[in-house]
Amino acid sequence: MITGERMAVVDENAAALGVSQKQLMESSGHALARTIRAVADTGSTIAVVAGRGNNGGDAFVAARFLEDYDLTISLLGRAERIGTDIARENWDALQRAGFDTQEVTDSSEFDLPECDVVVDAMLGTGISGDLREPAASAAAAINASDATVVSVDVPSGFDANDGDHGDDGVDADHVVTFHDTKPGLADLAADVTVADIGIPAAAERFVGPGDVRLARPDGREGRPYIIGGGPYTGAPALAAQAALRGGSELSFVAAPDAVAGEIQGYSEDLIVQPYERDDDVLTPETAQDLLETAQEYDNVVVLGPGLGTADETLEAARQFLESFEGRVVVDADALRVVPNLETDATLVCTPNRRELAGMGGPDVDDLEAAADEVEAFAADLGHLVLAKGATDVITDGERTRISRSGTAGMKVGGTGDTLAGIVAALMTYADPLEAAAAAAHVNGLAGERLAETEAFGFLASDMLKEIPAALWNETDE
Ligand SMILES: NC(=O)C1=CN([C@@H]2O[C@H](COP(=O)(O)OP(=O)(O)OC[C@H]3O[C@@H](n4cnc5c(N)ncnc54)[C@H](O)[C@@H]3O)[C@@H](O)[C@H]2O)[C@@H](O)CC1
Ligand SMILES: [K+]
Repeated sequence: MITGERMAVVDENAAALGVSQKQLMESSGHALARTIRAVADTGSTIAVVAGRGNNGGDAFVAARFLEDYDLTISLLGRAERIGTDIARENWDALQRAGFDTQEVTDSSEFDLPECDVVVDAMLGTGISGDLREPAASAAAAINASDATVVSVDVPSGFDANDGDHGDDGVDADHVVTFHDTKPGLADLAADVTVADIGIPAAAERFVGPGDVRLARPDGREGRPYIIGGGPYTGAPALAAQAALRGGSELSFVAAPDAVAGEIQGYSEDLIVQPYERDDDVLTPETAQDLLETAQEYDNVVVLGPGLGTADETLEAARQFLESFEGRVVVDADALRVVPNLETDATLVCTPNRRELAGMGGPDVDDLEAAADEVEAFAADLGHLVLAKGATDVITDGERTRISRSGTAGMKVGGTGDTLAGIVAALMTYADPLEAAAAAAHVNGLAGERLAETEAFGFLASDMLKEIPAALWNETDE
């Protein structure tokens, strides 16, 4: 099962792997034609009713495989307003090859031709809201006819993200859906065929540009709350700055008074809040104070960078996580308290190899080869794990993604802190697994950008300025 939203991600990832959307459209159209052929007797009349998106494009391809039928193709709208290049190219091919096509420019002009089979290619996963004209009238005409209805991908009017089918949507007899079934299709009284269209498994397994596009902020929101610092001061500053570079509007750091000035000194962009109590490290009493602030603002919390391993600090981290109910990126020393933790919070744990082993996870060099073990570990732990290494494995115990971005120069200290900050920024908007997967990928891309000119000599602090381009520009290319 895959949602329409996720399907668009996979499709974009496939294109980055070299399997273009046009190739996928060709496969879709071919698969569609096979099903149509199975329901249309020799000599039948077939009417294709197409929209201006790629759902229509699939049917333009199918038409080329169905030339032996009595076939008409109606486009709802003007050809110059076809929404994508690949749908337009396939439409143009039908014109040049002399197919029987017509443009329906006014809903009052739409007459469903006499036919035995209707191909409903008006709307697929690109729908938003109720059917608009002329699609609404066309759907009514299709539903009123006695013809067998074959819908492309989903019946038009159906929302492939939540499985809702609008009242005025098409009643399909057959649905040819692509790659994987969509939520809610099984509840329809239609025959559903799932067609393999040749999307490589890698497009789902490996984090790609589609994942980044889905998870990246499309505005400036989010106020991550970084609880870190004490024995170390650079780590929380890097995490907090990375969150700002990832689209957060403000970044708070709660730290011992003794080091608050030092952390602020790294960056005028941060809001550093010294602990009220006069301790050099996080204590259970302070954790209680911070809990109130974190809950009041409903922030994403980053817990761990630079906290150190004092017994009272680990106890403080445990108590914080046991009481907090929001979203937390748990990094560095705080990871030690996660096994056997009782919490209602949503945790994204970001261990490196040593920390992963310390938590009871697999102790391996090659995380990618051990992805199943990491997945099983996350399932046992009951929390999402982003295991950091040369490749990163991101898993919630059921869904597992791998990010291969990054470069050996990122072995330098601090790149895990930038990662934690990016995860926090993206978690403001996105599902935690999607956020963690995209963040891992973006952090690696930021390093790759620097490696082009700075090989093994760049710093984690240099990566900060590369994060925006890795997040918003790189994947637009
Ligand atoms: N994502 C993938 O991996 C693949 C997708 N393919 C096809 O592409 C389809 C998705 O294509 P698109 O993203 O172009 O979207 P659609 O073809 O589903 O629809 C986009 C068009 O519908 C219009 N529209 C949106 N909501 C509307 C409403 N409520 N009433 C009337 N018009 C409305 C939009 O303005 C736009 O012109 C899939 O369903 C599938 O058929 C295939 O070509 C192969 C691979
Ligand atoms: K459709």
